[in-house]
Amino acid sequence: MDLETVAPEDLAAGRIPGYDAFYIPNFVSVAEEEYLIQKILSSPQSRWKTLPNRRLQIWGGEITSKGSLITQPLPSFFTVYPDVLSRIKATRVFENSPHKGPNHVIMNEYLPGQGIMPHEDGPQYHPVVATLSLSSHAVFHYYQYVDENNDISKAGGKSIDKAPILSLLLEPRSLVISLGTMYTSYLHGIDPVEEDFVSTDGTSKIANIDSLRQETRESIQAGHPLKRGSRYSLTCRDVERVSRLNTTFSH
Ligand SMILES: O=C(O)CCC(=O)C(=O)O
Ligand SMILES: [Fe+2]
Repeated sequence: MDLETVAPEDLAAGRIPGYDAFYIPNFVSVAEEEYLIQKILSSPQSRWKTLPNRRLQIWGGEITSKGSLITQPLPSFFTVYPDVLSRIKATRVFENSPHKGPNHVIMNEYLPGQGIMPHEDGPQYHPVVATLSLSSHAVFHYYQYVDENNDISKAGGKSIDKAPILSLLLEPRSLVISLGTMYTSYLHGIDPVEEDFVSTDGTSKIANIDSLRQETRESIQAGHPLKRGSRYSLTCRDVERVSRLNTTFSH
């Protein structure tokens, strides 16, 4: 793929048939991946927020309790070299978002054995998320809520069907995009495991086997588990409302 421009055909080729989801392998090069990881790991300790089962950095500013973004510049290793931002814009999936591209990135670090519970990303964002994976793979599951009329539904909270509706293997350097109903109606999560067992059919089936590297496909076909390493995910979204608080007036 021409890394400068992601043509709409490339995006169309990454479409997961039947879903508002796209998987684009090799969205950044090996050299760019190494550079990004080095920048992430050399950032000051104060940039990290530590959660019970992962660490993260927030780029582009904090979101207020009312859901608007107090903007901060995105890091140059995201906007200049490598220019991940304009590559994401070139996919045109943010064409209808208020700022025509992501203005906010949550960069998550997962060690082997860490994951993220099924959740929704919420209404403060335009309903598109593009996620760049670095350094290790993960298996990304989409889940649906149990039918409202079903007895299993708990009062107050909605129950989640344990069987994913769709699972994708996210290889390092790939971009996954979720939009439309995948964003607004379904949840997503990553199991907290040290190795993933995936297959081309049955309950651990992944839908993007044909887009994976040959070694990965061979491992899966041979029934080998895929060992997780540390993974960095850059989840890129457009916060619809931007606070005017940070507007600076020059004199
Ligand atoms: O690491 C990922 O790919 C998913 C992260 C995620 O869902 C989030 O930050 O909201
Ligand atoms: Fe999420």
